[in-house]
Amino acid sequence: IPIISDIKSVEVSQVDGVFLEKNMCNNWDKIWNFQAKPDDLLIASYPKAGTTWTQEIVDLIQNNGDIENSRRAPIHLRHPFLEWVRVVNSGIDEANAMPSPRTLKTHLPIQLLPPSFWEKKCKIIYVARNAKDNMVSYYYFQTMNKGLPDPGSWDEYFETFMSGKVMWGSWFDHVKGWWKKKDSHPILYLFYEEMMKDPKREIRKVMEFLGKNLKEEVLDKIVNNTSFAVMKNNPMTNYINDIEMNHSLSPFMRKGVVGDWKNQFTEDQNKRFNEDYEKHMADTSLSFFEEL
Ligand SMILES: Nc1ncnc2c1ncn2[C@@H]1O[C@H](COP(=O)(O)O)[C@@H](OP(=O)(O)O)[C@H]1O
Ligand SMILES: CCc1ccc(OS(=O)(=O)O)cc1
Repeated sequence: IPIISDIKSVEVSQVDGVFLEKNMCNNWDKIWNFQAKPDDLLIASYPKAGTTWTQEIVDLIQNNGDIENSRRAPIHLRHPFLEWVRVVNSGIDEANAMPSPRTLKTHLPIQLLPPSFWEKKCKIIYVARNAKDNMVSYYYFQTMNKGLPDPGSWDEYFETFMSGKVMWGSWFDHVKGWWKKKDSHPILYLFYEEMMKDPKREIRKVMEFLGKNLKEEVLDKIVNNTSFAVMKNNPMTNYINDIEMNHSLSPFMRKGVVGDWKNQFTEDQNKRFNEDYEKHMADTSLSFFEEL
């Protein structure tokens, strides 16, 4: 007999053809009319691309590497999740109640971002991850997160993801849309794979984008404290106390590697995926590493 807390009751609807949780769609006017401020920093991503990792890096840079300060609260309370609607409040309410300078998080695709972020010329950090690993990570996240639809079997999910009928829409449209926008707006576009390859180089990029100048030893401290092993054991970054997540089904901090898709994709799926990928990515200069 399933325990009541594991039963999912997620309702999905759409805004401009993008699948979002129904409460977000019902709340859409409030989200769309959100008033950003010029000193807001926005961290944007497709779900499971390395958002939390980027958030922790940003927070530590903002706090000059002060570990204790960055452990002041769980990551989702430090950075309001703009479009997320909970029973009693929403990301918009949390953002509106927060003193400036604010750091906010979103998974919205470019065309659904509230226009005030463009009007106020807010700095934005976008993080992207190769589609295959992103898909696998999203699949396991949907199994463990009560706030997201049941993914079904892996084979079913493969088709759902490829058709873009997942929350926050198509991976292809998301990464391409944000990539294009960076030519006309202050967007730092990061890649999960580059962060894995050379974390210090990528953390320095973030530091420079934020207009900070930290000593080498502080950068080293940030590299160390944002490693997968440290964040997995940090209750302020591993979502361990989040009532929506069942970590016994799949931990939030799951594997943290590049190339895990090889353990999940069948040969046939890989072939199908590669064919579709070529078509979807033919109109962009954006490219990814899917192994290191
Ligand atoms: N410090 C870190 N280093 C590497 N990967 C990390 C990380 N922190 C989180 N991750 C990985 O990032 C993914 C979650 O992304 P998001 O924060 O956008 O939800 C998970 O991937 P896996 O499921 O592949 O392990 C998680 O393990
Ligand atoms: C259920 C709320 C939630 C939390 C985190 C999500 O994605 S990510 O970890 O930030 O990529 C999505 C939904």
